This record gives sequence, C-alpha cells and structure tokens, in this order.
Amino acid sequence: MFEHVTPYAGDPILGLMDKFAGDPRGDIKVNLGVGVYYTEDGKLPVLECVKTAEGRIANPPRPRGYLPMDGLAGYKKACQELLFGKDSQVGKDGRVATIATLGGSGALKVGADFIHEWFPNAKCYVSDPTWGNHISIFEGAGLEVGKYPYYDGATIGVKFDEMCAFLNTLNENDVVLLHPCCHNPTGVDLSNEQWDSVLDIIKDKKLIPFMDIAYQGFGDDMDGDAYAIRLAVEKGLSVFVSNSFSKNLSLYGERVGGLSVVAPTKEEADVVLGQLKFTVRRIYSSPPSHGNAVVDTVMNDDELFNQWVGEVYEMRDRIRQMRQKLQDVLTEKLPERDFSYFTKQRGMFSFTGLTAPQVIRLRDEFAIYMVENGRMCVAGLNNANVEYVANSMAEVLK
Ligand SMILES: Cc1[nH+]cc(COP(=O)(O)O)c(/C=N/[C@@H](CC(=O)O)C(=O)O)c1O
Repeated sequence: MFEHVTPYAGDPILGLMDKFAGDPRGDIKVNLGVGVYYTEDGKLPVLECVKTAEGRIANPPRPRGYLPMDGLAGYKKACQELLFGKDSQVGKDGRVATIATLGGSGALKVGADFIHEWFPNAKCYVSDPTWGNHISIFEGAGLEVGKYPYYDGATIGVKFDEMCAFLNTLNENDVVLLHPCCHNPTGVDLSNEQWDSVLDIIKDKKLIPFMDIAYQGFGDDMDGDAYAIRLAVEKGLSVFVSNSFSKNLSLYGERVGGLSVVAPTKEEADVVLGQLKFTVRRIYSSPPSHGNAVVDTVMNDDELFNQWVGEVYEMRDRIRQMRQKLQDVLTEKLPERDFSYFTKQRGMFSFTGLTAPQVIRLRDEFAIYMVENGRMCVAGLNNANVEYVANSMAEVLK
C-alpha cells in the first residue's frame, strides 16, 4: 500500500535534538543546534511572568472549551500591539486581520495556504540562506519557492545590490519572505536605510511582503526589532506578519504564534480574517487554550508585561555577553583570524562559516552540536562551556 512512500530524511535542525539527547558524553556535550534559549545554568527557563500568569490561570481551574478559530481577543490584541505599536493607527482603523496560530510555524502555514488560494500565480522568494522550514512550509502549501541573494560570506554582510536587483525582476503578487530582525541562520540584518530601499522596491513592483519575526526583543529591543514591519505599514503596504512567542516567552511547546495581515481597508481586513479562520478550520480548527491564556494574561497586565520585557532583555544581554566571550577567546587562540562576526551578528544565531565537515568533527570528536550549515545557537553557550567550545572550534579550524 505505502511502498511508493519515500522515507523521511529527518529535519536538519530538530533532528539534532534526538541526536544530542542520545549522546552519552553527558559531561562534555554542548547543544548549539536548535534555536532555544538556555540559561547560564544550561536550563530552559520558565519566565517569572509566566509563572505568575499560570498561577492566575490555574486558580480557579478553568474549563478547556474550544477557542474561537482565531484565538482569544486579548491574544490578538497583544500580537497587534507588539508588532504595530500600542496605539497604532492601523490597529485603531481595524485594518489588521490577526489570528492566534500554532506557533510561528502555524502562522507561516496558514499564510502560505491563504496566499496560494487567493494569489494562485504567486511564487515565494526566500533569503539565501534562510530557515529551512520556510521552504518546506511554502512548498507544502503548493507554491514554487525561489531564493533572493542575501548573505555575503566575504563581508559577513548582505549582498544588498544583488538583492535589490533580483527583487526588481519579480512579478506582481510574488511573495518576498523577510526576517524583520535576528535573521535565521545568519544573524545578519538589513540596516534601516536598506529596509527603506527594499520596501520601496516591494511597493513599486506590487510584491507581497511576508515578514516572519520569531525573535522580537533579541535584536535591539521590542520596538526597534519591529522597525521593518512598521515601516511597511507606513509605506501603505499590505503586509503579512508571522510572529512567535516560542523564544521570547520560552513557551516552545505551547505552540503560541500569530499571523497578522494588514489590509488597505477595514472591510478587506474583515474579509481576510474570515478566510484566515476558514483556513485554520481546514488545518487544525482552533488554537491551544493554555498558550493563548498565558499570552493574554502576560501581555494585557502592565506589571507582567513590563516584567516580561525585562526578562527578554536579560536573555538578549546574556547572548550578547556570550558572543563577546567566544569572540575574545577565539581571537586569543587564533589571532590571525577575524572573529568579529560574533558581535556583528544579532539575535540567537551566529553563522560561523564552519564547513559541514568541520561541524561534523565538532559533533563527533567534541560532542558540540551545531546545524551543518555552520549555524550556532549562541544561547547554548555559558561561562562553563564557552572555553571548551572555543578550544574545540580552534582545533577544527586549524
Ligand atoms: C525564523 C523562524 N520562524 C519561525 C520559527 C518557528 O517557531 P515556532 O516554534 O513554530 O513558533 C522559527 C523556529 N526556529 C527554531 C526551531 C525550529 O527549527 O523549529 C530554529 O531555527 O532552530 C524560526 O527560526
């Protein structure tokens, strides 16, 4: 019956979790693979604001009925305020259709299905390189996926002129999938001036910008990291935005994300919302109640919200410290090499430039796990393992 089904090769990122868990070298193994934030003690944190919110949600115990297909109103309000600003005009005008989704992944899936249905000739273009699941999700939705020039390994920067030239060759309603901040896997972001030029091209060519923000707060700050999103709105673009609370609320397994679509009018936003709800119904019907309740509670209580922002910035700052520490130790060991990319890059990831064989050596000989494209999740570093990681990297780089 299923003889024709091909075996699943496994996911280059999530597959690392199983390999790491099964690695018996418990005393030395270091997980720099999956984009998860670990504390200085190497633990996955439960944020204080989440603990308080869960205490409130648990007492008195609540029934677990179905949520609306688009999620809790407070959850949707929180997404819109984070992305577009607390009292954004676009929010006040009712021009944003927002739904709660099964993580950022679910937001990308619902958005991709919606686009394929209502813009059937649209092709999707992702940065080269990008988070691998971008390609899988959009191809799975039936879109043809191409790549626009992005990362420049020679300068540890962006191939900006090539990127703009390529975007100028695209057709009306083609989708451009963008990382507003903390680019995955490179950690290299566009400058504000570069965003201005890119969004002007997108407007001029009538392309569809799809912004995937999964690390808001890990770059500059909550508002700075949403700069590109708000600039797109300012330019009058109809923009798709997928967001995730997995990392900045440390709620990975609760599957909390959102999809927002900015429309030219409230009437169009309302119609889009209806079709997004229908798309949700056809995939998973409704979002998870616990995650919705936690986000709603944290984001709509001023004290908890401010506590949350502080906790995110603590995570951001610890990652920055680890970037600096690794850069310093490696520079000391291999002074002839330039490791300044560690502190130039932003967010959770660093694109180390290590080749696949070097990454495999790190894993096999030193029990250090990174993604084979050379991506390191800097949040897995701490003061106890950073010297070991630096020494091991120096070995494979020799
Ligand atoms: C850019 C980006 N967008 C969306 C997601 C999905 O997040 P969700 O948990 O569905 O809300 C991730 C997750 N990235 C990390 C984990 C993974 O690959 O799923 C990663 O890159 O390691 C991203 O890095």
